[in-house]
Amino acid sequence: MSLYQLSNIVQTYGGRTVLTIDSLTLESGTITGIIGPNGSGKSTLMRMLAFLEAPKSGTLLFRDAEASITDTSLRREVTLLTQQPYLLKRTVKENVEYGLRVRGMSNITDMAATALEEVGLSPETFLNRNWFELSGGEAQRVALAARLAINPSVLLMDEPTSSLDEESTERIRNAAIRAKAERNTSLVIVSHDREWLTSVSDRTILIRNGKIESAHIS
Ligand SMILES: Nc1ncnc2c1ncn2[C@@H]1O[C@H](COP(=O)(O)OP(=O)(O)OP(=O)(O)O)[C@@H](O)[C@H]1O
Repeated sequence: MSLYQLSNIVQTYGGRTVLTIDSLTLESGTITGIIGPNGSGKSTLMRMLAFLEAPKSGTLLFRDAEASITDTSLRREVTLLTQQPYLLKRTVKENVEYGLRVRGMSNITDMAATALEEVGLSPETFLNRNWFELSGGEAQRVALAARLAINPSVLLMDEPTSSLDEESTERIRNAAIRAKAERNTSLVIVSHDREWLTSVSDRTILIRNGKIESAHIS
């Protein structure tokens, strides 16, 4: 069973067509990279894969079933990390535990610590830090840890490394590969850093002018 199947997808904003995808299949347990120029439709595709917006026309199947943006159960399975992550104005611990708490999980302290370790942040050092005591790269990694902690089936990351230094970029690469291997998470990652994206992805898709230009195995 495929994870996503898109057929004849068209997205328009104000009557202008910004994305046209005749056919695209994404498989479970893989990392898909998406690259393309500014304004080519990458974030639009990511919002659709996150079920945050519906296509104007076409079919979007998630695990062989037609997906609807009103189906809240999908929100539990699919999570989107954006370029400017939103953190609660609280401690790192509260941020990473939040999603676990609302899902009524037990053992949340251990799960939060594990997720922080996965993004290369020491729980001893970071758990009790406040949101304003984090660098941009640390904040991005805390936001990623908060998403990993809830063990999503699908993790979508839109430009997760832009404005991050080499170390944070490498940590995010490692966390993505580890999520695939150890959590069986499927990932879709948008990045302008072709070399980094190729190094993390099983397959890279090039989008240009709202169309898939090529899709190949990295
Ligand atoms: N909410 C919106 N309303 C109107 N137009 C939009 C909206 N969101 C995106 N667009 C337009 O759709 C097109 C695709 O935008 P999108 O953000 O998907 O591109 P992108 O490939 O992610 O670009 P970037 O690399 O700059 O982030 C652009 O022309 C953009 O101006």
